[in-house]
Amino acid sequence: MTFRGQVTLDGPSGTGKSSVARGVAARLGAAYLDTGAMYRAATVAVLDAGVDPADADGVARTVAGARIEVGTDAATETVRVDGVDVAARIRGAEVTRAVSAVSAVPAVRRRLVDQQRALVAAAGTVVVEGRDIGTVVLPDATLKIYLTAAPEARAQRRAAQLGIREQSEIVELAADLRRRDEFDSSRADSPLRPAAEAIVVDSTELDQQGVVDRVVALAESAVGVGERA
Ligand SMILES: Nc1ncnc2c1ncn2[C@@H]1O[C@H](COP(=O)(O)OP(=O)(O)O)[C@@H](O)[C@H]1O
Ligand SMILES: Nc1ccn([C@@H]2O[C@H](COP(=O)(O)OP(=O)(O)O)[C@@H](O)[C@H]2O)c(=O)n1
Repeated sequence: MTFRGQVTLDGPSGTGKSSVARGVAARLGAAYLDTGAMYRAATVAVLDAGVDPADADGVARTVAGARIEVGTDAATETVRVDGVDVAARIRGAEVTRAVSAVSAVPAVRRRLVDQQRALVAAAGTVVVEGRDIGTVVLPDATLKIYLTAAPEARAQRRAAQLGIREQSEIVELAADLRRRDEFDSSRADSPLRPAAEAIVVDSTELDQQGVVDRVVALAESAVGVGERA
């Protein structure tokens, strides 16, 4: 059975959203959209303009004037700001520190959500990952997944990804993850939370392939439900 429609993958940082979303998209032959990359690209524009990420008006003005482009191909990452490739820069510590403040600005969210919906409409069958995809961006998505994992597992994964082995640095990384998740969960506009119909998948005890298998199986059973209806 072929899955057609939209899969949303939301959840806190380090739960495996990006890697799982890419894996699921490859298995389903679907497009892939990383909405976090869009907020990170907007943050690059803010930092390059010398605007304080806490200055909501300045952030809104800067992002309104920036051309943010992301690709929807699971195999290649395309992220540009005003035509400049920022795919590597968006993963840096400076952007990671500032991104939650930038993404809490309602005008930034309105602009990027419009762009996300247009990209999804053009892509057709697609896996979309972020924080508010099931709740706000695509409330009628075919399948909604909320990915969780124990905080220690998330910090260990992020440390391994960044090549950090020093215990004190891992503790600091865990504190940074916690701060960002608290900020993302408590903001007024589109806070991080599971959609009412989301299926919660806890990845603490599963490896990456195990999570991909689980989500693909859920997508296949969503096809069955659609066909019976
Ligand atoms: N279930 C898992 N078990 C162990 N490591 C995982 C798992 N899922 C993802 N990872 C690894 O954890 C790191 C963070 O995953 P990522 O997909 O970037 O998370 P997120 O997008 O939620 O922040 C990556 O190096 C990824 O390969
Ligand atoms: N749909 C989304 C996606 C990301 N974001 C913001 O962008 C930040 C970076 O998202 P990300 O998915 O790249 O973060 P990681 O999970 O990779 O650390 C998050 O901490 C949120 O502040 C958001 O507000 N809404």
